[in-house]
Amino acid sequence: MEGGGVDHLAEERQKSRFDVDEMKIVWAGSRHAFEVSDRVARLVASDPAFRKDNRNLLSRKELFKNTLRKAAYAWKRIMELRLTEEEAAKLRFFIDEPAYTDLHWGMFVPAIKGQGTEEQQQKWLPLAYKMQIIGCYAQTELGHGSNVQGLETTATFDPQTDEFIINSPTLTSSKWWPGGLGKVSTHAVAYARLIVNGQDHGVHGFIVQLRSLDDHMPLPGITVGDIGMKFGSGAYNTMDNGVLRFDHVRIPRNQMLMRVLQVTREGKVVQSDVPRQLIYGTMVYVRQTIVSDASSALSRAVCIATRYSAVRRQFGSQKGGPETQVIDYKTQQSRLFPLLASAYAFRFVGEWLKWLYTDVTQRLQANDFSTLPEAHACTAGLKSLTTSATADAIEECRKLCGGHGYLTSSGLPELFAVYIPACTYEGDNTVLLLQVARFLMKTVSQLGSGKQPVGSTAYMSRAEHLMQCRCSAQRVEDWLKPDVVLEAFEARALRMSVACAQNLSKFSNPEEGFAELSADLAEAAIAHCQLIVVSKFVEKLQQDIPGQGVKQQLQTLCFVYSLHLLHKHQGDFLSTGCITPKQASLANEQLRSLYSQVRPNAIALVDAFNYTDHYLGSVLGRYDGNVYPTLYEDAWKDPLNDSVVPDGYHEYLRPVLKQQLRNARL
Ligand SMILES: CC/C=C\C/C=C\C/C=C\CCCC(=O)SCCNC(=O)CCNC(=O)[C@H](O)C(C)(C)COP(=O)(O)OP(=O)(O)OC[C@H]1O[C@@H](n2cnc3c(N)ncnc32)[C@H](O)[C@@H]1OP(=O)(O)O
Ligand SMILES: Cc1cc2nc3c(=O)[nH]c(=O)nc-3n(C[C@H](O)[C@H](O)[C@H](O)COP(=O)(O)OP(=O)(O)OC[C@H]3O[C@@H](n4cnc5c(N)ncnc54)[C@H](O)[C@@H]3O)c2cc1C
Repeated sequence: MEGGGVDHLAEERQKSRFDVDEMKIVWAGSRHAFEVSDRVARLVASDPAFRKDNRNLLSRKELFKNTLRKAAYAWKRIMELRLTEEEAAKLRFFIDEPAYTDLHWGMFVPAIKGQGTEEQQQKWLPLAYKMQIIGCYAQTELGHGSNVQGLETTATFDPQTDEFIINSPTLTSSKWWPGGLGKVSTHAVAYARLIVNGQDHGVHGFIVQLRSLDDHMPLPGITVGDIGMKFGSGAYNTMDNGVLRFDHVRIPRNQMLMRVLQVTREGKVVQSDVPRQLIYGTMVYVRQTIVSDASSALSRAVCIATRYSAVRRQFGSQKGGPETQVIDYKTQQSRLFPLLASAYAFRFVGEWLKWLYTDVTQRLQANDFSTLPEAHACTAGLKSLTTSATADAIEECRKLCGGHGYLTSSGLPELFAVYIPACTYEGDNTVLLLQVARFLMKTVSQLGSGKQPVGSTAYMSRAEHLMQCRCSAQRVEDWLKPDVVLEAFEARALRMSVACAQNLSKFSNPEEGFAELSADLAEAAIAHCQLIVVSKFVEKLQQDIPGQGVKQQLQTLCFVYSLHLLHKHQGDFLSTGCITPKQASLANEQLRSLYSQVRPNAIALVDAFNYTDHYLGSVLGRYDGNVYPTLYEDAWKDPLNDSVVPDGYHEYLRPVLKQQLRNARL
């Protein structure tokens, strides 16, 4: 994507055997999406106001102020250029700096849309769209995050004044973590226990104003601030994750989000026909976006590691010739190429999940709630699977880059520090897997009852076959048959779920059984989610994909993804009897051969992500591969090199050296 000087990776690019421009469109999702993304990425990269190479040198206060400046400037550009919602979202994405705007647009607005009545939406959304108010999503408390029904903040209806009194009764009820809360938000959707006539109606969302719109001071009864520094020096510290306490703060009754449950003027609690679980709807939405974000973060790390692996040479020089590119080592390929394949796999499963979410939203609008449990299980499971894999992969990419990967200028340490909380926020990954396991156990318990499993569990309708089938792979090539691979994954997932269900049935108290078997249940959930990713990749390949060699590359990556999982989880496949040791060994042989097919195309496959050097933010991942001169020049720019003799020499170094000299003379 970059123009300019000598391309050190040109030879690599010539090796590729497919149409990279067409692959860019597949990656983006459509030609339109590609054009928007490409245009906005260039806009951000070419604007010095969005430079980010100085972030690590700023103090927390400077860093935060810098983020406020960028967010304000971005908003100005969005207005001036009259960007569409899609373009504005892309602009925020390429600015690549966690900010309060993520939560305003990503959670506050969706919470009002999903849980507010028509009237409430009409009142609040225009204010939020124009950023006349800025909002956050204040659910988690000091004492409870995962256990949402354990939240302690109360919203007590006062029929005398037609208001709710929002209160933080204990220290542990302090809101803790919400992004954008600490220093910016004027409003919050705050989650609190609804108390009417002394009766507790569970947790609901309330729009609460926190700060004055005149001078930004907290309103009476509100105590609010930042929770302090987080992992890494720059990284997520651009975000003001906050603490918030309410001291009997009064809000009008109509500021309770009332799509699911209404409280009337008389204090009557009326349940609408919308299911209670819709209160959790914003989390379903955000989990779905997090899956797409995983493919972005993963592809970024893989792009850096792949380009650098082609630049870096160690050992193997023949007759004074060049040494071996580290990308040619089979071990490097076996660590790197599955990650490359995973980036594509997560992209496609993310696309599918977006479709699923859109479908369930349309159904909800038509009062069809039947697919909500499926949407919850898929978003929870895939959020867990893709973020865990991506966090591990970023660290693996750092190691794949050897020592230089540990330099901030590689871009990998900051990417890791920013990314890893994705395994925790929007639902701890283990807690989410257990939600999937509950869904699976329910589905298994209904097999044979006449209720056909649908959607992501449709494969369970072939339980009789999948419980006893034997894998037909007899030769290496058989592992390139989608049906063979899919059946192995289906059989493994079903057998693991059924084994859990059988073990659960031995407990007289199902909840006790669930707790005791939770580690096995989480593994069964992972097997099910991996099956979803594999099957959505296979489905993608059934589409018409234009461009010379593009489909062929995707087929190769699909099998790399599937067979590396099969290799990694051999224990599951073997112990459930889904494959034999011989078949496992054939699959591994096929995998090795696939790596050789990926090798000449590797650079082009990461070029297809179409990342600017600005977005990548990595000396090692530069498009032109001109790594060493840039690393060398950059080192001299470090403030420590401003002076040849460091500050502190006279106070702390010279006396030590002189002392040693004196001792030596004695
Ligand atoms: C565009 C960019 C967008 C945003 C920016 C992106 C990133 C920014 C960075 C950070 C943002 C992070 C924000 C946050 O972290 S917000 C806080 C998120 N918190 C959580 O995720 C908490 C996790 N806990 C839960 O989700 C749940 O409470 C629970 C673990 C599922 C609760 O379990 P349990 O106590 O068993 O459940 P109940 O509450 O009793 O409900 C049972 C019943 O409901 C079903 N259920 C649960 N969750 C959902 C859901 N989300 N949707 C639909 N249905 C749900 C559950 O299956 C069960 O159903 P039954 O049929 O079995 O009764
Ligand atoms: C960077 C960041 C941004 C955030 N932004 C927001 C925000 O904007 N708004 C907001 O409301 N919240 C936000 N959060 C909070 C976040 O949603 C919670 O931290 C998250 O849901 C995890 O909950 P917890 O902290 O209570 O973890 P805990 O539940 O305390 O987890 C601790 C450990 O216990 C385990 N565990 C817990 N329950 C179970 C169980 N039932 N079975 C087995 N194991 C279990 C977990 O697996 C984990 O290992 C943010 C958090 C972070 C880190």
